[in-house]
Amino acid sequence: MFTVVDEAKALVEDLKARVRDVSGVEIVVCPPFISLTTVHAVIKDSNIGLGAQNLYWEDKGAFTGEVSAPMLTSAGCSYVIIGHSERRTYFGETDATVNKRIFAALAGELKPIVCIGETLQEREQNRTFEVIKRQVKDGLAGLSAEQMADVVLAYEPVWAIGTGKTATPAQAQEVHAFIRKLLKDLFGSATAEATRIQYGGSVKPDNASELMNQPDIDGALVGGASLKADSFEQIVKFQ
Ligand SMILES: O=C[C@H](O)COP(=O)(O)O
Repeated sequence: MFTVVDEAKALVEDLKARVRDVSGVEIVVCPPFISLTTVHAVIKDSNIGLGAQNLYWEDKGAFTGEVSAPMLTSAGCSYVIIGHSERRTYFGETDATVNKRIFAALAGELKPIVCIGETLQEREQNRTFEVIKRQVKDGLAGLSAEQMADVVLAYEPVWAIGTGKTATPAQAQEVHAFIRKLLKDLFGSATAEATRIQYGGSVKPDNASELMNQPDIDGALVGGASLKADSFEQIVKFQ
């Protein structure tokens, strides 16, 4: 919940100019709902894609305050974040509702970016892998390997989000490798290899390279550092 409409517009205009020559990296911005159409008008012919931060699983109806997949695609979205830890912590999101949202996104031709990750307490109780396994199995329940082609996963240890504490590259890689193994068991090797697994949690220009150069880290879900065009640019251009 950062940026009013004018701020989002100015930010994406600045970003667009900075990354216009970038190729080989898929860049997506996910502003608040209120700014989607304005941001889309800025980036529609650029190398930046558009996503939303949540959606509801019904297409339409008496669900005041909710936003559906058809609404998001009509605003220019091709991606939607689902199950962010803040949605889980503050707004009652569960693996079951994550699952419903994923199906709604796919039915609406949106690519879901599905967030998973353990809390500090769960890590300290050595429950990281148990929690990740449950979130992956229950969140992705019922999906086919074909549907998985449009699903992105984002591992975001809750203790690293917005805290300045980043998982070490080794800690992140360990969990990413575990997630890929789970995907292999659930959907087969080809799907496991092809699925993009992003890391999120205090990704900054000075740690992006070492994180993204890990073998099972395929990209970043950037929060705070995406709110300044120059730091987001540096992350996009990591070496
Ligand atoms: O929404 C973004 C992710 O939760 C990461 O946020 P952060 O980069 O500010 O830690």
